[in-house]
Amino acid sequence: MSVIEVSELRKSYGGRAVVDGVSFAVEEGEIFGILGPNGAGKTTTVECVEGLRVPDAGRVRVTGLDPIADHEKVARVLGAQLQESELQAKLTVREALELYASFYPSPADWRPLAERLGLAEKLTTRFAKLSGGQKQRLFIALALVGNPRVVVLDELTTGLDPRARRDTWQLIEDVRAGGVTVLLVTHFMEEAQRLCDRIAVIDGGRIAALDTPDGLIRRSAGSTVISFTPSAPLDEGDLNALPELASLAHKDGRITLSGTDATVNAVITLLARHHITAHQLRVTDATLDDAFLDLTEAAS
Ligand SMILES: Nc1ncnc2c1ncn2[C@@H]1O[C@H](COP(=O)(O)OP(=O)(O)OP(=O)(O)O)[C@@H](O)[C@H]1O
Repeated sequence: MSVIEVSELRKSYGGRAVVDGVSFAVEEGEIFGILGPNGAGKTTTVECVEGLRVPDAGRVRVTGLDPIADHEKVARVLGAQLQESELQAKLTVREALELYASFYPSPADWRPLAERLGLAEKLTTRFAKLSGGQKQRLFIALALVGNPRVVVLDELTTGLDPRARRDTWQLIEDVRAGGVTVLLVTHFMEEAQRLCDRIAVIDGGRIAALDTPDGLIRRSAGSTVISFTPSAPLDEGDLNALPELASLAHKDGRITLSGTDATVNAVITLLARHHITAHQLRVTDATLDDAFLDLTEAAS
């Protein structure tokens, strides 16, 4: 049995479908990412998983339970990152951690969690006095303090500085190593590529692609990106005729194209044939960023 099952999920607002037949399944111990442009329906989807929104149609199960009908049971196995408005301004960090730990049957020890999230010095600080990054780290701690089987993280590291972001990634990897299943909504490609086992790319309320990060990169138009500044203009027709060319762009005299190894070899041959030098030639693997743009453009 999958830990999270979403099947043909639909949700409309004012007659407009914002989630339009989304299906996916998350397996035990997996970090599953949901990636998509603003307004794609990501938060609506995960809020249906958390039981915070009632689907119009479709089926959602968390450890076999219905998040609406079995809300209390689901709340005991699922940890979710809160939205800012959901915590009292006067609550201190320690009070919040103790309160949330008390909701769960076998909570984690919140002290090491607070330590790892850099909150140990802030235990007596009231929520309203925390910085944006400290609030964010507290929300991560609160999502994990119940020792949940499943954790839903929406915008995990938004607002965190680079060091806190890396520390948080390590924490999430450790949490997963303990067998916890993670559903992660993110806008950061680096985060998705580093953390996620599989990613669903959502666009316009539908799944545009679902695969491993490497699989998404491979299936997007080009797996290799070549960029260079030619010493003399190249014929546009020659460039467009390159084998397995996926994309071609010019900017400030620099040419960037994507394709495969065959494309790279053909570019080098083309340059040699015309005695053109390629300044600052770079050949790199395509990133999830490139794949995301391809996949979401293709779907819109
Ligand atoms: N309660 C609501 N009433 C009306 N429209 C809503 C409501 N909640 C969300 N929407 C709309 O549904 C669409 C999808 O919203 P959702 O928050 O799920 O997107 P998202 O993919 O999480 O976006 P973002 O990346 O910007 O957070 C948006 O156009 C949003 O304006």
